[in-house]
Amino acid sequence: MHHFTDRDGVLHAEGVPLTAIAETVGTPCYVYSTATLTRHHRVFTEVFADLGARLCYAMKANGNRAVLRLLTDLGAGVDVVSGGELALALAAGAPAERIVFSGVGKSEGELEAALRAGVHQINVESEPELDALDAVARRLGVRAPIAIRVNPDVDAATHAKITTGRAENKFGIEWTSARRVFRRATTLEGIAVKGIALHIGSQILDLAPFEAAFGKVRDLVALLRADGVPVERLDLGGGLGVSYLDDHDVPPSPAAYAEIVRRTVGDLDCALTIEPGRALVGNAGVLLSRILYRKVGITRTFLIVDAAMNDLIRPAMYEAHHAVHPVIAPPPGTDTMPMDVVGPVCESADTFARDRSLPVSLGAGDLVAFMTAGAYCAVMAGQYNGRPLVPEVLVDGERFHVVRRRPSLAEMAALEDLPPWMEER
Ligand SMILES: Cc1ncc(COP(=O)(O)O)c(C=O)c1O
Ligand SMILES: N[C@@H](CCCC[NH3+])C(=O)O
Repeated sequence: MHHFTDRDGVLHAEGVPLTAIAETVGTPCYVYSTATLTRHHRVFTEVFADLGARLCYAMKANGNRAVLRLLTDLGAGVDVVSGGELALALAAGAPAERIVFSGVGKSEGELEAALRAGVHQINVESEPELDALDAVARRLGVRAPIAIRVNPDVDAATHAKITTGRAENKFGIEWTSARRVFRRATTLEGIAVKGIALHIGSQILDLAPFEAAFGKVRDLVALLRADGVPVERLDLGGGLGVSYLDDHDVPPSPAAYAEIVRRTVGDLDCALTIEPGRALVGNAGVLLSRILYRKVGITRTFLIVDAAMNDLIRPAMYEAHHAVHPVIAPPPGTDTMPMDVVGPVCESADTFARDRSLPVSLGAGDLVAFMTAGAYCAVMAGQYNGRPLVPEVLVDGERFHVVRRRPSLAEMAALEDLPPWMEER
C-alpha cells in the first residue's frame, strides 16, 4: 500500500499535488512519502513483534538522510555495506549498536571504522576477511562481534543480476565449508562468533526460496551447536519484493513472510535480525518527470521526458518495469496507444518503457510519475551526459521539503581539477 493517489484528477503524494512539487522544485525529482515509509515500518514491526526480530533497514535501497532519520526515529537499525554508508547512517543519527555491517569486500579501513564505532555486528563473507578482521580487532584490543554469512545455494527465482544465494554468486561462505570456517572463527582471539547471516537475493516474489534457505540454516544451527559453536543470532537478510505492475504482481505479505520465519527458525532461541530494503521504501517513492517532446516516428511514438537512465537505471540495467502515470488524469474515455517513454541520454538503453499503453493525449509539457521508485533508484543515479543528480523531496501530509538539492552546474564542474601543468582558463 502507498500514498500516491489520484484526487480530483491530479496525482498526489499524500496531501500534496505533484503539480505543486514540479512547480516549486522543478523536474525531474524524486518524491517520497512519510506516511508510506511509516506504515511499512509499522507493518514489519507488528508482524515480527512476537519473534522479537531486530529490523535493520538495508540503506543501500535508499540512503537519503531524511529517509534514514525517519526510519531510525521509528526504531529501525541499519544494514550498511561500506564505510560511506556507515558514516551516513551515523550522521543521520542511527545508534551504532543498531548497525549491522554487511558486504563482500570490506577494506581494513572500513572494518576498523566499524569496530571503532561499536557496531552491533559485522557479517563476514570470506575466510580472508575473517583473518583481516581478526587482525584489526586484535590491534585495537577488542573482539569483533560477527555473524558469518553463508551461501545456502538456493535459487531465489528472481532476476539473475540480483540473485545472491547461489553457489556461483560471490556472496557468503560456501555451504560445504561453513562448519569448518565457523569452528576456526571460534579459535580467533579478535573474533566473537555470534551467529549466522544470509541473504538470498532481492525482489523475491515467492516464499519457497526463503523457506528452503531458512530450513537449511536451521539444520546448520544444529550442526554448529553440536560442534560447540555458539549460535545466538540469526540475520536472515532482506529480499522481499514489491509490486511494480500497478498491483498486478502481488508479493507475499510481510505477515506471510514472518510466518515462514516463525515456522523455520522461530524456536531456535536465537535473536533474529531482518534486513528489508526494497519492501520498506520501494513504493514510498516516485520519480516525477516532464515530457519534453512527443516525437512521432515511422514505426513508433516516443515521449521524450526530462528524466533519463542516469537518474533511474533499473529499466536499462534489469529490463525493470516501472508503471508510468500521467500526473493529470486525461478526460474519461480518452483512448490509449502504445508509446515508448525515453530519456534524453545518448544511449538506446535510455528507455523507460516500450510499447506502453498510454493516453493518446499525452504530450509536451505534461507531467508523468514513474511509480515504485523509492528503492534502488536515486541511490543508483549518476551524472552521465553532464546531468546533475536530481533533487529528492520528502512529503509529510500537506507539507514537503527538498531533502537533497540539485547541485548547480558550477558545483559539478568544481569537483574536477586540472593538473598543475595545464593552464586554467
Ligand atoms: C546483505 C543484504 N541485506 C539486505 C539487502 C536488501 O535487500 P532487499 O532490498 O531486496 O530487501 C541486500 C540487497 O539485496 C543485501 O545484500
Ligand atoms: N539494485 C537492484 C537490487 C540489488 C539488491 C542489492 N543486493 C534493483 O534495483 O533491483
